[in-house]
Amino acid sequence: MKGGKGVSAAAGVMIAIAPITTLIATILGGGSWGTTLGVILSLRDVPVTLWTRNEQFANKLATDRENKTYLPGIHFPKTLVIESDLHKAIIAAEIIVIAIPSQFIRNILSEIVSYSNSLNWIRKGTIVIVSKGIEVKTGKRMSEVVKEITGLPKKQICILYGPSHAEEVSKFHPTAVVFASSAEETAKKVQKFFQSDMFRGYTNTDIIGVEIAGSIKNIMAIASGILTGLGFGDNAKAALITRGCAEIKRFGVALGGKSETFSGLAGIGDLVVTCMSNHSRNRQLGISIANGKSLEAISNSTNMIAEGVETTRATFFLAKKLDIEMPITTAVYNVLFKHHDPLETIKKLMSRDSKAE
Ligand SMILES: NC(=O)c1ccc[n+]([C@@H]2O[C@H](COP(=O)([O-])OP(=O)(O)OC[C@H]3O[C@@H](n4cnc5c(N)ncnc54)[C@H](O)[C@@H]3O)[C@@H](O)[C@H]2O)c1
Ligand SMILES: O=P(O)(O)OC[C@H](O)CO
Repeated sequence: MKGGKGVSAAAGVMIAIAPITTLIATILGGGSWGTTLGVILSLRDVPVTLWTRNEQFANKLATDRENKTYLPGIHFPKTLVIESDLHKAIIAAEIIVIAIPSQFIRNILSEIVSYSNSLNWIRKGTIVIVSKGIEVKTGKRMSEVVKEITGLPKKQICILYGPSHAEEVSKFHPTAVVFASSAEETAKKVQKFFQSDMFRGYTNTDIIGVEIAGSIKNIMAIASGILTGLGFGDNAKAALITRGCAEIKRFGVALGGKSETFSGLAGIGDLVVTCMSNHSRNRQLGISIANGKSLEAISNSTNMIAEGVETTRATFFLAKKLDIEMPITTAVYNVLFKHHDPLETIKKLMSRDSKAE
């Protein structure tokens, strides 16, 4: 399908598809988000390879032309290439999109940099991180992990965050996101690469703020699910979102993020959507926890990743080390990892010492 008007194979509706500068892209991760980005880019004539680590699963995607496990009902454009060999997948890529769970990114990038010819790629490519999380063993943001492993300069690293549930993006529902890079020209280049009439990007050079906002909101989404699971209503959720935003901002600013970033799409935008949406895996996990399911039982019952679990662990320890007050994060940590009763935990949170807003 060339630029101009096109028919969305996924939604079956007419959409205008803007012509773009064509760069070769590889997406690492065949979950719902990686698959969605693969579909929307290849519908716009970008040569895209979607890499998924399991050969059998890759064969199934290639045969079904659909990801029935993670994104059922969305058909792949003819041009979307599926690959399970990591080396082959990245060899020609000019843009590598990282859409694998945060805790596994270090390993996969280490494999990439071990290839003898990867240095050629590293000199010219751009890495776009879409995974939202904090690494547990180091407390690092994903851009820090990428920089540490690849040695790439900051201008070759970009973040794509914001309120963007795959289930809606893949059906071309209007979505606005943030492209963050310390180098404005990189953010602009990647913004242009992804831009279409239903997927609108804004740039931001505050990469720290964007990453912290997009990662910590998953903790708040678990808390929101717990409130829902316990039968609490809109007052409770509004309080959580507002105080959660204050907590995320306090943490993010202490780490070097800019205060205004937390009022933007990666901040309040993603916080609202994840705390309110039925699509949110983090929120669904919170509901299951409130209904008495164990973390182990939840993780055995789904292939989907709820990043907020490991990010709660990482943030709890980082906040403790840096002496930053994180009452909601601490409460979620206690429920998830210390088996504290959810209702008693909420009562404790509500009856802390009174203070000014
Ligand atoms: N789904 C969304 O709407 C959405 C939107 C924005 C950002 N994200 C972020 O994108 C990232 C990927 O999420 P998703 O929704 O595509 O995942 P998903 O839950 O749909 O699927 C999980 C994916 O992780 C892969 N995986 C599991 N263990 C792995 C390992 N050891 N090594 C490599 N891959 C492994 C699985 O194969 C699968 O592809 C997450 O960080 C998520 O927060 C998701
Ligand atoms: O389904 P969740 O909870 O992982 O959230 C997905 C996205 O981060 C929403 O923007």
